[in-house]
Amino acid sequence: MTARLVLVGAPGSGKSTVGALLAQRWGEPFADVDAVIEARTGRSIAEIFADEGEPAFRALEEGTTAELLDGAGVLALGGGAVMSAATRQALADHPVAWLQVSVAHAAGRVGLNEARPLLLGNVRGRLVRLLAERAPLYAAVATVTVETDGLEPVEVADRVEEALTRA
Ligand SMILES: Nc1ncnc2c1ncn2[C@@H]1O[C@H](COP(=O)(O)OP(=O)(O)OP(=O)(O)O)[C@@H](O)[C@H]1O
Ligand SMILES: O=C(O)C1=C[C@@H](O)[C@@H](O)[C@H](O)C1
Ligand SMILES: [Mg+2]
Repeated sequence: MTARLVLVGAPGSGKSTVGALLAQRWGEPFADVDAVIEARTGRSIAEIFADEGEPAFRALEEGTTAELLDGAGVLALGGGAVMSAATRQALADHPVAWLQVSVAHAAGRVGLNEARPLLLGNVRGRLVRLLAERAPLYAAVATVTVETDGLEPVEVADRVEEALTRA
């Protein structure tokens, strides 16, 4: 099976929000890899990072992503999922939307939220580095790219739909 759409992008780019909106519009199921991991383990992502470390989380994320990519509907990946070469390879078979966001807008959206363990301590500084490291990886897997700065989630969803019709 092939997902109707997979969303990738940095923390705060709006994958979960816009993914749910598009799924609702299209009458498709929606899944969010972070939420599925949390539901299955009964722990928050932050707790998994703290208890088992990032490599253990990444292994869990890679397996869960592969499994969910085999399903239908709209799928929001974790912000760091594209760091896995296996995941990037699997994404070659799917329509993928990269939601782009600047550091300023991403920082404003995620705030000082403890739910994002990778950003703890220095949200802006960590986002600068993370976006620089990951931009080529998001670009490599993207079928369409949509800039989200200054747009409401509904407007981002509109642009994703427009971009997909042109892709
Ligand atoms: N286009 C937007 N404009 C303003 N706020 C937004 C927009 N998209 C999402 N948000 C808000 O920003 C926050 C982060 O959005 P969301 O959780 O959808 O991002 P995400 O890409 O899934 O992040 P993560 O990788 O951390 O899961 C939420 O509070 C959401 O309501
Ligand atoms: O950008 C990242 O590396 C992450 C983003 C979130 O979606 C979670 O998957 C986790 O907090 C790691
Ligand atoms: Mg999310």
